[in-house]
Parts: sequence; C-alpha cells; structure tokens
Amino acid sequence: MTEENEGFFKKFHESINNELDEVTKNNFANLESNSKRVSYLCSLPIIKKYDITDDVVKCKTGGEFPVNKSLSKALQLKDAGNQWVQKGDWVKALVFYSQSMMHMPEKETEELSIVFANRSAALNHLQQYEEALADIKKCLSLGYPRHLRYKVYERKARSLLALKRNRESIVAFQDTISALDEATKLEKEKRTKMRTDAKIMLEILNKGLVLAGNPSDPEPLNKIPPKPKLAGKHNSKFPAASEAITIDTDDVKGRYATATRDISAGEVLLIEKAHSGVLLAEFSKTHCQNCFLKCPISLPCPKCPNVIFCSDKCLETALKSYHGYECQILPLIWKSGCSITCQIALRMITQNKKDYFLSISNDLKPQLGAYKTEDYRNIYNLTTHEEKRCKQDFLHRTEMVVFLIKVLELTGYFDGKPRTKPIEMVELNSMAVNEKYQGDVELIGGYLLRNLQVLQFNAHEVFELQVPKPKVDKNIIKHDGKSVFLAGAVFPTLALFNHSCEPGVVRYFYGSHIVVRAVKNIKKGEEVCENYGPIFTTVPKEKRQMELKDRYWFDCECIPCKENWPLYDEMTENYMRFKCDSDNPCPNVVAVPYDCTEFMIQCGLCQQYTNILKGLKSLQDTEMLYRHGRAAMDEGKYGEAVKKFTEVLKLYDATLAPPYKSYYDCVQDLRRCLLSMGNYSII
Ligand SMILES: C[S@@+](CC[C@H](N)C(=O)[O-])C[C@H]1O[C@@H](n2cnc3c(N)ncnc32)[C@H](O)[C@@H]1O
Repeated sequence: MTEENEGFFKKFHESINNELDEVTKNNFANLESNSKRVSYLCSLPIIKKYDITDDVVKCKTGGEFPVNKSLSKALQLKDAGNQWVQKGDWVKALVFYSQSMMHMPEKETEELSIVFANRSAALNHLQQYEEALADIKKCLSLGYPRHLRYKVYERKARSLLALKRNRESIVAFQDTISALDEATKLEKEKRTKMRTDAKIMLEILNKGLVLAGNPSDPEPLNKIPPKPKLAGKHNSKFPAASEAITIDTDDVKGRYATATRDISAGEVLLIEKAHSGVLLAEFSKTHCQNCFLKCPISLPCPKCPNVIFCSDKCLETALKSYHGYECQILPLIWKSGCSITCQIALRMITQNKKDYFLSISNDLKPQLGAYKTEDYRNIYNLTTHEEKRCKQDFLHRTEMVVFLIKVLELTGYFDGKPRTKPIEMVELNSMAVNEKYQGDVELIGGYLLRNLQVLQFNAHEVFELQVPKPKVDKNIIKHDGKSVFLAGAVFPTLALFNHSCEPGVVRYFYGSHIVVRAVKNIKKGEEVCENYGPIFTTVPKEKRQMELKDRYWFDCECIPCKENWPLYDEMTENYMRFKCDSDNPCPNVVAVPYDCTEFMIQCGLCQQYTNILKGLKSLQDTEMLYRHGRAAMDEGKYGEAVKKFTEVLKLYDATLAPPYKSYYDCVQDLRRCLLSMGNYSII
C-alpha cells in the first residue's frame, strides 16, 4: 500500500531527520525494544518542542481544523434538497438531505427530525419503502413537530401498503387520522380531504380487500452483495478458513497454507472480517466508515461532519469503539498526509480499550486454541522481519509513532474515554506528551511501532468494482468495470498465506469481509498461494523477483520463477502439453504438435507411451463449455459462468499441464466472474 503523501507529516520527518545529531542516532540504534525506541524519541527536546499549528492551518485537505458541524450549512443543504424536490429530482434531493444530516449539530434534534422526514418522502418516491420507514421512525424519535406528524404517518401507511404489510398500515392510517387533530396549520379543506382519504383506505383494508400493491420490484439503492458461504466446514484451528486449508510452517518460508484435500476451482476457502480496516478519506462521505459499503441512504455521525454509516449497527459499533476516539482527530490525520498504513496502525489501537492492551501485555505469545481474527495477539505475531531492519527504518517508523501518540493523547484514549471538549489549535504547538502518560507512551507506543512493521508485509487493499450503469431496457448489471481502492485492512488468517506468481486464489470483498476463492484446481498437499502483486503471465521474472524482494523481503521460488515459465504472450500454440499418462506416470510433460497424427506418444523421460486419444476427445468438450461460459458471463450470469469455467478447468487438468494460453484464458475469466460477486457500485 502507499506510503505518505503530501501534508505536514512529511515535513515533520524531514526536519527531525535533519536536526538529529549522530550521537542521538547512535543511541537510538542501540535500543532493543519498540517501547524503548518510542519512549526515547518522545523524550528528545527537538521532538517535544516541535510545533505543527502553522502547518495544520496551511493544509487544505479537509477544510478548516477542527471541523465542526454547522447549523447554517445543514439548513442550506436542506433547502437545496427541497429545491430538487420541487424540480421532481428525488435522487438529487436524497443526496442533499443526506449531506444536510451530516452537518446538523447533534443538539438540533427538531431540525434533524425534519430532514429525516423530508428524506423519507424522497425515499418513498424512489420506492425505497423499508428505508423510508426507517427514516420515519428516526424522525419521530427525534421529536418531529406534532402539528406535522399527520404527514409522516400517512407516508408510513402508504409505504407499509406498498410492502403489503396491511395490518401495520391500518394502524398507521389510524394514527394519521388522530394526528390530523393536531394539524393546526393545515387548511381546513385539506385536513378534511386527508381524513376522508384515510378513512376510505381504512374501510378497504378492514374489509380485507387485497390492494394491487406495488407492481414493480424496485432495485435497492443501498446494495449489499450476496453473502458468501464457506465450502464445507470451518477449520477448527483457523475458523475463518474452510477445513480444506491448514497452516504449515517452514524454516525459510515461515507459515503458509496447504490443501488438506483436493480443492475444486471456485470453492470458497476463507471468509474473514478485517481485524482493522480504514476507509480512505476520499470515500468518507460516500461509503460506510465501518463496513466500506457504498451507502446513498446514509446515517451521519452525531458528532462530526466527516463520516457516514450504512446502518444503526455500523454506527453503534464505530461509536462504541474507534470512532468515539477518532471523531475529532480525523481531519488532523487526513491533513497530516500520513499513509493509510499509519491510519490502520492507529485503528488497531483505538478499536480496543487501553485496559485490553494492559491485560494482554504480559502474554503476547500466539495463543493455544482457535486462531481468532479479533485477537490482537495474532496481529502482533504476524511477520515483521524485525531482525532485518536497519536503524534508519526504525527511526522513520518511530517518528510516525511519535505523531500518532500525540494524536492519541488528544483523543482522551490514555484517560480511558473519548474526550468531549473540542480540540484547540494551541494543543498542537508542541509534540510533548503529558508526563503522566509516560507508561502509556511506552506500552501503546511499542504496539504502534510493532503495528507499522506488521502492516508493511501483511496489509491488504480493499476494493470495490465500479460498474457502468446498465443500458436503458437492460437490467443486466455487467461487472466489467474497474477495481477501485477503497480502504486498507489486515486479515490475520489470510496474512498467513504466502505468495506465488501463479496464485491459486482470488480475493474479493463482502463489506469489510474478505472472501478468498480457488481459481484453479488444487491437489491435496499442495500449497495454496495468494498473489502479492506480480503475476507470471504479465510480468517478466526478473521484475517480479525484484519487486517481491523489495516490497516483501523474500526470494520467490514459485514454480513459474524456478522453471522460468514464459509470459502469456510468449506461450507457444504449436504444441499441446500432455501430462505423461502411461501405466506408471512420471511428472514429465509430453509436448505434442497440433498436427500430430500419432495417438501413442513416447515420454522423453520415462520412455513409456501415453495414449492421447482420450485426452483429445475430452478437450473437444472444453471448447463448447468454454463458449457457453463466455456467453453466460457476457449476459451477467456469473454463477452459471463459474460452473462452466470450473468444468473446463477440470477437463484441462485431467489431460494437460500448464502453462498454456487456453488454461489462463479460462482462469482469467473465472477470476473476473468471481470478482464480480463482491462489493460494487454503479457509476
Ligand atoms: C503475509 S506474510 C505470509 C506469512 C508468513 N510466511 C508468516 O509466517 O507469517 C509475508 C511474508 O511471508 C514470506 N513469504 C511469502 N511468500 C513467500 C514465498 N513464496 N517464499 C518465501 N517466503 C515467502 C515473506 O517473508 C513475506 O514477507
């Protein structure tokens, strides 16, 4: 993932590096623990007196600091929403009402209730009835004015009717009639008409007459991809993985995943919720802060105007843990330009209470029993390559920690509860942390430094597919858009999978869960590898090896690297690569020219004969199956396409040995279909 971009954080690094003398650098280099490194740097006068107030003010990103909610802005946005209503553009109205909610101060409950009521009208028009009902519930709980309530009760009754929830609709129509008694500002004529209409509806409903209901089945605006399921049982030691996977260890490669049985292409091998994940700032107003799903019908944070949530559940989860602390400091973090890696390192801390870290501090070893995603000790024990790090590397990361520690102090984290008082600029006129938090600086600072090392090798990018709007008259959503980097996260079980330049799996996202599925058939006992970036079909060996060494600090010895497999464009199509299929097969490949007229071919290694007739026959079936798979894929029938491609790969594997073009064409198509099943948004 990317390192720091523009912002004052870079300047902080540069000026500290320039000012540190050699003696101090040597003293630092001799320190042997993460806690001591952080504590030492924090104690230096040049750090303590470092002032970032001017730099913060100069930074443009995120507007002014601190960013507070503003009633005038909220009302302005509400008015804009109302204007779109007048023009009949309910989608635009929805956008503006949602933005208005983000800026509405928490104490303005009545104003907020009005925006919820207005948004429920937009949702009703857009046939998003469940969501309209949710907004009506919110608006009533926030104290919507009594003289206006008849409006929302009537809307509620009609939404329920559209959902064919007639009994509840009867109650809502009755509430409408009662509320009309309080509609003091409504003209008498209109009041009478509404009352009569509601009574007619009640009569019809009480007679049990079935109304036509809503004829169309509207496409939901808040889209949730289908929930994936593991193939078979969970692995009892690694519950996020299927029982088809186990984790083995090797002196050179460390831990890695292996197949405990034959795995078929397409199988779901792992579903894991992020231990900690951070949404990029640029998506904070379009995607849920907690689960990363795009949410046009959003809920605002009650305290800050910077983030949105897709549901009450996500909102509560975030507020009770990390967002309670991060609410005020997000603009500062974004302005700082610190990398997403830094932000995840911080989130790993803010999502748990200080007491939790105190309680595990005496026992950080990997735990016996199930390997739980939420257990910080599993994160702590991921690869850091600490022993290979140079002093400059430690210094650079410790400087990042110094900033994060200062930020944590501002949040109230060290006091055990989020601070309520607004952060003042004057608090940034030095990096010094109050002496009373010395113990916290050592403990939490040590973890932060560890987190940064872990994240260098174990973080994943979370992405969504942005797919083009379907053409008018076509309801096929074709998932052939581009992948967009949304968030960074760490998945502790997936982090145990090693790399291959010919990976066996593909990964996609279901909210903040990662889903890992096989893209080829994998034999029992074979390693199950993911891919860290370079793939052998497109990147030359030297470049792959250089990239992997540089980024992940290992020498790749996967089969394509060891056997120097050709790039896709260089694969020859003059030969078919038959597996040796004699009575006693050897691992050799029997290369057979396409125009060969013989059926019994002698293996160059074991000298036995392979009858290629059976193989050739089954390969004939692959052509038709593959064509059907492509047709299904083109029509957006991804489930069907996956089945066809999986059958093709089975037939290929029974006869031929990769690498050859048609195999990777099929793997690539299967990959595209599987990717289409994850997070997506229509643009
Ligand atoms: C995400 S971790 C994978 C799990 C790791 N092996 C462990 O024990 O925690 C990445 C690190 O694993 C090692 N690794 C990954 N793929 C490898 C490979 N193909 N060969 C050797 N080492 C590999 C490298 O040390 C790399 O920095």
